[in-house]
Amino acid sequence: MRNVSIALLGCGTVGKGVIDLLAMNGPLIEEQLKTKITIKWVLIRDLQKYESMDLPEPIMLTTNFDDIINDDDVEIVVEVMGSADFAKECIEECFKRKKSVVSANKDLIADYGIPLLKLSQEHNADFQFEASVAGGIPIVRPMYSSLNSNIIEEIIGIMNGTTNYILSNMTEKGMSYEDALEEAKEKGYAEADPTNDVSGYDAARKIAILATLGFHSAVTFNDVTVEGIENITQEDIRHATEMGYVIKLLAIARQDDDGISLNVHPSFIRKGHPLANVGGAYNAVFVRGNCVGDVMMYGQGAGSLPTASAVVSDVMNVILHFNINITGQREFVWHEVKLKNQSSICAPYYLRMVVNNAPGVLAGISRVLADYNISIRSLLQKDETTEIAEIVILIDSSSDGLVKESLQKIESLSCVRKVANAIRVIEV
Ligand SMILES: NC(=O)C1=CN([C@@H]2O[C@H](COP(=O)(O)OP(=O)(O)OC[C@H]3O[C@@H](n4cnc5c(N)ncnc54)[C@H](OP(=O)(O)O)[C@@H]3O)[C@@H](O)[C@H]2O)C=CC1
Ligand SMILES: N[C@@H](CC=O)C(=O)O
Repeated sequence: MRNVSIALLGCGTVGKGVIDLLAMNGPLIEEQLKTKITIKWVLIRDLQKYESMDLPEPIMLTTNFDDIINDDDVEIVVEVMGSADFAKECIEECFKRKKSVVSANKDLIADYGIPLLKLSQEHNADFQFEASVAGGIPIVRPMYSSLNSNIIEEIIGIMNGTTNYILSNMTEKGMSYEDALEEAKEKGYAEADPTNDVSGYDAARKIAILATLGFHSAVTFNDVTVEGIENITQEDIRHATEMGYVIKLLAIARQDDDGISLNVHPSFIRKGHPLANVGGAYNAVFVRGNCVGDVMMYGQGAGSLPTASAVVSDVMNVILHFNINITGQREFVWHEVKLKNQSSICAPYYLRMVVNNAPGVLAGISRVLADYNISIRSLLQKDETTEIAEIVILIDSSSDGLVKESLQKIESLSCVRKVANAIRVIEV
């Protein structure tokens, strides 16, 4: 039987998952590929930290990337370190030496995916990155192959397991934000720096990757307007529940004749909508194509084995391409990116305001909204016994620009202490 030697760069949550998966499913994989996959090297930073780890034969640990790049036996390098600069250098070096690469590194791919794809093609190497979006869910390959007969109009989804885990636990168990984040870290869902998760940057990178492939446009992370979940409080969650909604961090990419819009933000979605029922670290991605209509994919978006499932399937895909002697690569064509003006994007909004508990406050706020032609859909007024009260308003669909201007005006009213939150309602 043919043997293909691979090397892992990194041995954390995902790297360890790859080792475990190959140990568990090796026989099935060998049967399908008529090829044995052997992990020859694992690149780590600190030998002491990993020397007590029980690694299957014949894995060798190294702290020196040269051991891997100079080993002609190694045909595929699996990059599961994270971060951008060092990982990019390693991947470029692999392509130059005609080694194919599988990576789960969305930080890198969202910024340098296209130049790296081009470099891999120049050197006749393969580059696969299924795990970079939504962990174990097959979405990257479907986006550029199974759905490529369509004009993709919309991609919308829950693409970050950590924030979904936090919001689900805050909603269902009344857990605090901090405790839920701690649990997400322990379970291996969160990034090394969880700021990337909670601030929405991780989801922004994923939507940039999917939009690039789906819209054939070279968008990057910087084209995404991002807001995280740091400002979501138990009050917002309670109000959402009372009004028949749940709060989810959504990544949304849309394209029409006016251009492309890319947003990540906490969103109100109606209970009963399929996305509202995506709990824990699960992810779900909706894609709307002009011919296929709506397609939804659901599964584990983070974690050791689910992510390793996507990584190893990429390795198998590379090997299948070896065996029929093609790289599986094609010349992608990218359209010029035309971004929509963010302030023209329209949606209904949930607004929570802390105000003085005095007569006339609501009338004042309503007058400002009316001045901007914004109509109130529903209203909750919490009559506190103290001197402070809370007003919760759902407004009808209005443009981002108008909502921002009206909120500034409302905040300047002497009876309004602060606009505590403004969250888009997504009606999909
Ligand atoms: N965790 C998940 O659920 C998912 C993760 N991903 C992506 O997969 C990648 C890996 O994630 P994950 O396994 O969770 O991360 P971890 O932080 O758990 O593991 C990263 C590993 O890479 C090692 N590493 C980092 N820098 C270097 C370096 N310069 N040289 C050698 N080794 C290095 C770390 O070593 P050390 O132990 O010394 O820190 C650690 O072993 C990231 O790009 C992440 O975004 C994608 C989908 C899901
Ligand atoms: N930190 C990420 C891991 C997978 O991409 C997440 O929480 O989704």
